[in-house]
Amino acid sequence: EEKEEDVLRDLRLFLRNIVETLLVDRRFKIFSKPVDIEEVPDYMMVIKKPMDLSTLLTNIDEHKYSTIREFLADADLIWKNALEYNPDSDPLDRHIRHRACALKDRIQTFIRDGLGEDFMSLCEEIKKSR
Ligand SMILES: O=C(C1CCC1)N1C[C@@H]2C[C@H]3C[C@@H](O)[C@@H](O)[C@]2(C1)O3
Repeated sequence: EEKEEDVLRDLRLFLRNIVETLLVDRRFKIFSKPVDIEEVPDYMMVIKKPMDLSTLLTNIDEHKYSTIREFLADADLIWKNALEYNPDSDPLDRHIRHRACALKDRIQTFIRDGLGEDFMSLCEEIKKSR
């Protein structure tokens, strides 16, 4: 039978594939690294939990996610933070929000296409048992 560690390894492989695909998508280059605090000194005052694609990948490798739900909580921060920090009607903010919405939809499609319900609930069950 599939051992719990095999399920968690499958989860990491699935999540790594998602993040690596996002990292090579030119639309999402602005999300690939942490916002530069030198360049944006007030960023940490506005955004309580910064997140980016490179950090997401490091978290996967550090076994920080044992369920899809935990991964999505961080992945969704990337586009939510972008919408929050860039709310204005000027063209640059609009461009960033457009990319944020594209990222949101792309992540959702990965999850819907990539996973059966049972794999998601299997990971949740393993987490409960620990
Ligand atoms: O929110 C972001 C990133 C875009 C998605 C994440 N930033 C905040 C700054 C405002 C805007 C213009 C530049 O000042 C640049 O530094 C940032 C980076 O874009």
